[in-house]
Amino acid sequence: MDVHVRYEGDDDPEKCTARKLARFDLATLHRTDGATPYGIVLNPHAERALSPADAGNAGDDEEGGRENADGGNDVRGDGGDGDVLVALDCSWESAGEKRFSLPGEHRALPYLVAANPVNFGRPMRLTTVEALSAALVILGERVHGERLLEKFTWGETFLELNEEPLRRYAACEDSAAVVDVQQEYLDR
Ligand SMILES: C[S@@+](CC[C@H](N)C(=O)[O-])C[C@H]1O[C@@H](n2cnc3c(N)ncnc32)[C@H](O)[C@@H]1O
Repeated sequence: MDVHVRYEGDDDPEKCTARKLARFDLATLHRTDGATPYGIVLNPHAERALSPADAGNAGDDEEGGRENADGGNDVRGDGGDGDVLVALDCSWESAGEKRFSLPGEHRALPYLVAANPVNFGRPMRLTTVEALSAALVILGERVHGERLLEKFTWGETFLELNEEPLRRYAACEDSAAVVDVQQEYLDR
């Protein structure tokens, strides 16, 4: 799966995890929505939770998927649905619902805890690299997810803190099952 980031550039560049991924050729940054390839968009405001069912068939669902006005299926010609994973790197202050305007299959990550130094231990306040890595694990690409986190001193801690929920989400059949598992953590 190709990892892309819609990069806003309004956060501290020194701490920006997306820039670091790009420096190591682990992600491609895009300055505009138009330049960002179509795929699964990690959006904390999305109605649907990411699940293993999104691997390889995002866009095949009842929402009508990616079919465009001409009846074509591959709007941007990027290849197979679900081959592209996109995060939006911006500051949390500017990460309101309207910011997530880019076309794609928008998915929220289920309950996970941050390990980055800024928001350590805080649920759902994930950096871009934590979000991308968690998504890859849920989508069945654990080794790829680990590779992204290797560049960060606290990366391994993120996987340790979330070992059980990630394993359980990755074993779910669909989004509804992921939400059921998430509820167990929210009720604790
Ligand atoms: C708001 S940015 C903050 C980036 C931070 N400046 C950094 O350097 O990593 C984090 C991005 O990760 C993804 N993300 C984080 N938490 C998420 C969640 N719970 N569900 C879906 N995507 C999430 C989104 O794409 C979000 O815009």
